[in-house]
Amino acid sequence: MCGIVGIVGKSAVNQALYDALLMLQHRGQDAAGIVTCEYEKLHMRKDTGLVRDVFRTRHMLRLRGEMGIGHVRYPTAGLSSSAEAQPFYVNSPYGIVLAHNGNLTNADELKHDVFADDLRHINTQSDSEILLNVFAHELQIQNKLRIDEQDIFNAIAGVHRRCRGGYAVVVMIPGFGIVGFRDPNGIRPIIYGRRETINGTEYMIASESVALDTVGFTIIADIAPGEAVFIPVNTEQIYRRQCAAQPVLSPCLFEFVYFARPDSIIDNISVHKARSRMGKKLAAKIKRTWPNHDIQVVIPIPDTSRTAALQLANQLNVTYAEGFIKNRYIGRTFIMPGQQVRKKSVRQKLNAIDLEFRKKNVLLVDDSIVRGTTSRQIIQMARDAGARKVYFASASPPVRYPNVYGIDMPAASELIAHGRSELEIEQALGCDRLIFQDLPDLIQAAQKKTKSVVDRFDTSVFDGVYITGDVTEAYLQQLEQARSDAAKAQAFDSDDALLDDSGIDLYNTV
Ligand SMILES: O=P(O)(O)OC[C@H]1O[C@H](OP(=O)(O)OP(=O)(O)O)[C@H](O)[C@@H]1O
Ligand SMILES: NC(=O)CC[C@H](N)C(=O)O
Ligand SMILES: [Mg+2]
Repeated sequence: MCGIVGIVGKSAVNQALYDALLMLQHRGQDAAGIVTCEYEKLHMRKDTGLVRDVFRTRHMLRLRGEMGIGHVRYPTAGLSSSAEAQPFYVNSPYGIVLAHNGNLTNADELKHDVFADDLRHINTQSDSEILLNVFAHELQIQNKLRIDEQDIFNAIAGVHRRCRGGYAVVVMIPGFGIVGFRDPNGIRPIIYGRRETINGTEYMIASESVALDTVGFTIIADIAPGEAVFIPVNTEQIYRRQCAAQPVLSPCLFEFVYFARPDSIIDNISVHKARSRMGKKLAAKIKRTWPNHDIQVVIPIPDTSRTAALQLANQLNVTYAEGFIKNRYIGRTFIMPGQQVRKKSVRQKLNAIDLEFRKKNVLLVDDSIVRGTTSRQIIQMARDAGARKVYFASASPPVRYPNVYGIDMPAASELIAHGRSELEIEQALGCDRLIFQDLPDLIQAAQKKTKSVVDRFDTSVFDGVYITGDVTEAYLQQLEQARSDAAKAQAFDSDDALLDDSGIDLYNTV
């Protein structure tokens, strides 16, 4: 998962972009980048690392201009090198910069076509560079010296015809404006808003509403699946157009389970409320299937499960206690690269307060069990802290299938639930009882109580149904071979991993 942002402002946008990226940091911890546009000139700073480490004062001073885009990265393709940090730039036509959240499932075919048919060169293994070049080609064939919004929308319609997978995108064209667009299934989130300043109206497009709120923008709307929103420089008017033939909103359910911040609103659904409802549904399942339970205390596994765990405890009428203290200086472990670092980080991140566990039957609650890295260690920690019985509940169903739309879960064999029954997972984790949310309950929890705006979600990690309809067994096998932890470790030792700023790109501020 990545975070993207674009601002068309009326004064310098560097600080607002930085602030927005900080608010989107939970979506990607590997790399960060900003490109600003000062009249016709572009300024870029990108590197591996967290937002606070990538941008020093000297970089910020050089990121001049009243329009810009930014990105925080959690790779799903290619390497973690700074050459594949985003935004990406292509010189022709007009000079275009792009930031992408998602993953293209036909990247290999596209890469071939982009070279053989469009006569364009791709210099990295990133699918986002391919996406940029597809867009650039589709804009080029409009064959205009001076483009207008219809040319941009036509180019995006071309992108929808050619690209498969998940993509929420911001694109900046110097001297012209910023356009945001979303794939025809609306898998990844993207929203836009405005703020009034003494110099006029400014617009922001971002992955999550939390970036708008905290930087002082008010929400206008989510970008609809297949839709594009174009914000020109130097005018107050913005343009929208549906660019896909058959758009069907199918947002990723895992955003609501884990990825998004709880204070975001995605497709008109409050993530916080969705997680609360997950807790209620899970409590109802426990009451239904285990009426004589002997749970004495409900303990969340910080951070993401807290909202669901609190509701679950309320509904069961059982004490809720914070039994694990989180080290605030360690990031999200699930999106860290490599199993070794993830394993070590769980122990660094969470420590038990023994007295909340001693001689008690505890129910540990997490939002999800993916590789089992967290749950395995936490269950052992609860036992070491003196718990009598350790039960475990997951606010989502078992994650059994790889994700191909922007979450780096490429290898079925690395998922603890893959090919295992719930009882076998319980045994593998070593808890006394394991309860999973049922998928229909999770879907209902994510939908609003009344008539929902979302009729269907991408639920592929739970049921193996890939909504783009193009994901074959062969593709999944190829993905596993290319991106399993073992494959990544090997790639890390290769020459490519040493790539630094060697991509064909703008001058990067050092
Ligand atoms: O089964 P696993 O592979 O361990 O993955 C699942 C865990 O990873 C995530 O936590 P993370 O530490 O990334 O972030 P959080 O602090 O937002 O919960 C998620 O909330 C689960 O706790
Ligand atoms: N998680 C994402 O959205 C990744 C975006 C893009 N596929 C990359 O690897 O950089
Ligand atoms: Mg967690």
